[in-house]
Amino acid sequence: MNSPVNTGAPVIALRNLARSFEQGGVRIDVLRGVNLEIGQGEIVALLGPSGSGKSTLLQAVGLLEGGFSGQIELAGTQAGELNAADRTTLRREHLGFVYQFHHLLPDFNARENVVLPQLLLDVPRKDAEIRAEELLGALGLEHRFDHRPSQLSGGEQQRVAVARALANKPQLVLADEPTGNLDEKTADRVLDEFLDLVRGQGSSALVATHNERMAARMDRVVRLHEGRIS
Ligand SMILES: Nc1ncnc2c1ncn2[C@@H]1O[C@H](COP(=O)(O)OP(=O)(O)OP(=O)(O)O)[C@@H](O)[C@H]1O
Repeated sequence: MNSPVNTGAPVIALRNLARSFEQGGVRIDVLRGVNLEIGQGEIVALLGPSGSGKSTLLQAVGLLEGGFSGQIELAGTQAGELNAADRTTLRREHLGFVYQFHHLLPDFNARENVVLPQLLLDVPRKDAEIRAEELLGALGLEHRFDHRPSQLSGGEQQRVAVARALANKPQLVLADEPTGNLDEKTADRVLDEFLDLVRGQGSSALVATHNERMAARMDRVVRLHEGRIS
């Protein structure tokens, strides 16, 4: 699958997305028919209080978990109609992920953590290293290429995670409280750098947060309330 040309179609379209969980014999309807479209290059904040289902929604869009009903169309492809292998390919080619905790590979240095997802798409190693150093450099980490995650500060770790998420120029970046683990000043800076890079490469993003101030810095804010988006 190659990256589709920008046709003006949404990068992602969710239709009537629903997810329930059973807990101790009780059914909780977390998502009750979510409809959402995100355009090319659009950065959308997904705002909602703790427990409102933001992570559940991002997991669905990330094509990592089953158990959902409704439709997810990513880059013009109906994800629900794909087998597991094609879904993995779709995810690797079009999605990037940033979580609250960095989830970097502890035994690999910063450069390697950003190189690895590119190798999965058969990017030649040399090109992948150039791209990794370019991204890490743009995030102010030019002196940290050879550092492992444990040798980096929290803000630096999260910057490497941002570089890793953007390495393959995904059409859509999914970020779940990407700065939630950082102090306010560092969080502001990392969010600015993240938004600049996403905008600079023309990707779209869906960023879950419960922070109104952060949400206000994005192009559009959608609210998750009682399992639906308003
Ligand atoms: N695997 C699961 N099994 C049972 N219940 C679950 C599961 N995953 C999530 N839930 C429930 O779904 C609801 C939404 O959880 P979710 O993590 O999506 O919320 P959130 O808005 O991301 O919250 P936070 O901001 O605290 O991360 C919660 O009530 C949670 O307990």
